Amino acid sequence: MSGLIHLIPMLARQRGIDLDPDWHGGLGDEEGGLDGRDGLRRLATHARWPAPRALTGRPKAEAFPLLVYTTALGWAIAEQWENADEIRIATERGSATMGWDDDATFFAVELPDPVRRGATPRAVDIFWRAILSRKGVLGSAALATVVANIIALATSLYSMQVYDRVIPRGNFATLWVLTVGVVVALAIDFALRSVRALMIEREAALIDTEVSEFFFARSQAVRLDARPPGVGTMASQLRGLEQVRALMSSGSLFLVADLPFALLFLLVIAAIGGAIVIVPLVAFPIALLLGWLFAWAIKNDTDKAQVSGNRKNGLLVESLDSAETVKANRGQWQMLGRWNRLMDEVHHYEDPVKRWSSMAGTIFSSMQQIAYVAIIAFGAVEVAAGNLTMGGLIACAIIAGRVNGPLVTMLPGFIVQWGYARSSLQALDGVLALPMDDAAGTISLRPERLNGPLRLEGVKFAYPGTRDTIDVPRLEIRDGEKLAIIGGVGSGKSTLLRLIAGLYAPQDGRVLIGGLDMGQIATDVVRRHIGYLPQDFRLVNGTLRDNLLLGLSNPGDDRVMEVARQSGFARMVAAHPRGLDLPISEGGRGLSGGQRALTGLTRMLLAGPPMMLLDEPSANLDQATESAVFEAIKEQLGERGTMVLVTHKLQLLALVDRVVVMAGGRIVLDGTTSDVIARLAPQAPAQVEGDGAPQLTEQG
Ligand SMILES: Nc1ncnc2c1ncn2[C@@H]1O[C@H](COP(=O)(O)OP(=O)(O)OP(=O)(O)O)[C@@H](O)[C@H]1O
Repeated sequence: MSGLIHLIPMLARQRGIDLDPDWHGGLGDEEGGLDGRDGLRRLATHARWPAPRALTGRPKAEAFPLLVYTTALGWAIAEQWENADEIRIATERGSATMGWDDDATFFAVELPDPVRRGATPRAVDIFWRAILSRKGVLGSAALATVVANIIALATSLYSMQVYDRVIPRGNFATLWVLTVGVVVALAIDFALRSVRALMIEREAALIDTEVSEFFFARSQAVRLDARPPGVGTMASQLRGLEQVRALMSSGSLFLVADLPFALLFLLVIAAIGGAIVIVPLVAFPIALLLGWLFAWAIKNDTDKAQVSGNRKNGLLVESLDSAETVKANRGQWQMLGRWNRLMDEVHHYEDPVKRWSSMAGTIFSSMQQIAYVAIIAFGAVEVAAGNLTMGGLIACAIIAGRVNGPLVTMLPGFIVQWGYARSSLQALDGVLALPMDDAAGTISLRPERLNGPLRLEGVKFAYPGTRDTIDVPRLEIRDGEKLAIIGGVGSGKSTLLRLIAGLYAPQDGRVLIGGLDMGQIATDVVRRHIGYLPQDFRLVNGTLRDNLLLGLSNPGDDRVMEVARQSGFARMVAAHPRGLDLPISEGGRGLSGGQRALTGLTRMLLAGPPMMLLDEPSANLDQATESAVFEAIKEQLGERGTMVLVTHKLQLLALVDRVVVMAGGRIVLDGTTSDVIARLAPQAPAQVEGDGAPQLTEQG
């Protein structure tokens, strides 16, 4: 098989695309010769994809991941720039770097995405697709199961021969032969079962990587305005994957694989013991029926225990994240109260599941013993009547034990696990149903440039469960404009900015950029054009450098420090012995509020988008740093760059030539800076804060 056959699914996973298991239409190396530079084109033709585009020049950071071909390395996935001259690549053998040279050809491939194309997929389908794409190994595992089960019959037949032929005649030569035979059979059985377990474990790990990558990418693609309010709860929903995985890789899954062999065993009992087969024939369906009833009985409780468990985890994340606020306000008792109530709720639903499970265990074990007694009693009558030999009876009892044994030991646990896995799948379905950035059915346009004004037409937006937060019939922001949005607390400034950024989709109306509907433009193209700095710029775990360059190609430390000097960030870097390698812990702890904001601003300058949307960027900055940063922004944007600034600070209005005033989600004033200030002055006396920054109050 060509590397491409393996690389394409890797590429698809990196892009959060779920390929069909038969995406390549059975095309292998032998038929297509996919190894050469031309292999990708042949593959695309065969799979009926749009022709791959070979990129010219240096690929931009936003274009990654791409496929790359070099004469020396063959095919690989180009993941991102490592530095100015090297690119990080992934091959079947792992990660590596390659130098940037002219021999490398980069290809942008448009992969079909059944997930986005069609209706919302179900979580279980994602698992099935991953499982079915491994038909070969599953086939071998099934074969191992068949052979192992047939060999298992050997022990019962051994007992039969010993009782019928060896003991009555004292024939020890036969005993040795039989014993050696059965020991060999058992050794093969042991080897096959171990190999089967290893194979399934390995495949389960691969399936797990594939599926969890899909769900992680999918959870990241959820539109910001559609995210459920509880981050911790959503995280727990995603953790449900682990329950499904635990079920897949647990030994109890073999129960399902072995179940069909129950029929084979029944046939063997019928062949040896004749009418005795009635006993397992009656007991087996009863056991299955009981199992089904048991699964049905715990269904509601596992669902509810799962929901409460997710909320419990949500509370845990929230309490740890907001420890400062909780402690400062002596809120620990309140949090503890909520925690205990949720624990009670979890126990309330989990306890019946445990009770049912132990009851099922007891019932199954009693049933097995009753079945054993019934076989021996019925068998004794048959032996006495001469219809069955002693050995036959013992063989039948052993085989019947093999049918019922796994049910007794594993079924109750399996059903509970299945109950939780099923609830987890439902929770994952909930995540899959959330709208994504590049929604299904919309065409992703990829214009080279997004020139032209940004327009809002009849835009209405409301957060879930609220009335219209934003109602803007018309707003146009022309290229090169420097605009400020001001207004009282909660007047909708940040929400409007996120709508302009394309992070939120309006429920009514359209946001157009350069005449194109923002919802139809590929998200990465929009992100490249519009830089957005949120009010609360969060840092992620890693180093300061990682955070500064998040989503950007590394332009080299010289360039980073040059920009850092302009923004005033360099002083902070210089003050720390580890400089750009300063470790940042989860949630951006380790930096002050102002330093975090400055990191965001410096990153914005490094990204250098033509349009910058800044939400109260300098609320935490001192006067000198604020001036330095805005000087750098002004210089970088120049005449042609656009800036939209949300602020409460009146002195920043000197930086803009147009001001929009918001109140209650509506634009109540829009004009040149001097006009708006003049009109506001008599109505809104500026409040002066400690640092001397005048603040606007809301206009009615
Ligand atoms: N995630 C959310 N879910 C529900 N309602 C929200 C959410 N975020 C904001 N709101 C509500 O939307 C309204 C506008 O909020 P927004 O953050 O846009 O105001 P703002 O003008 O930026 O305020 P501030 O000056 O305090 O930053 C507020 O009434 C707020 O309660």
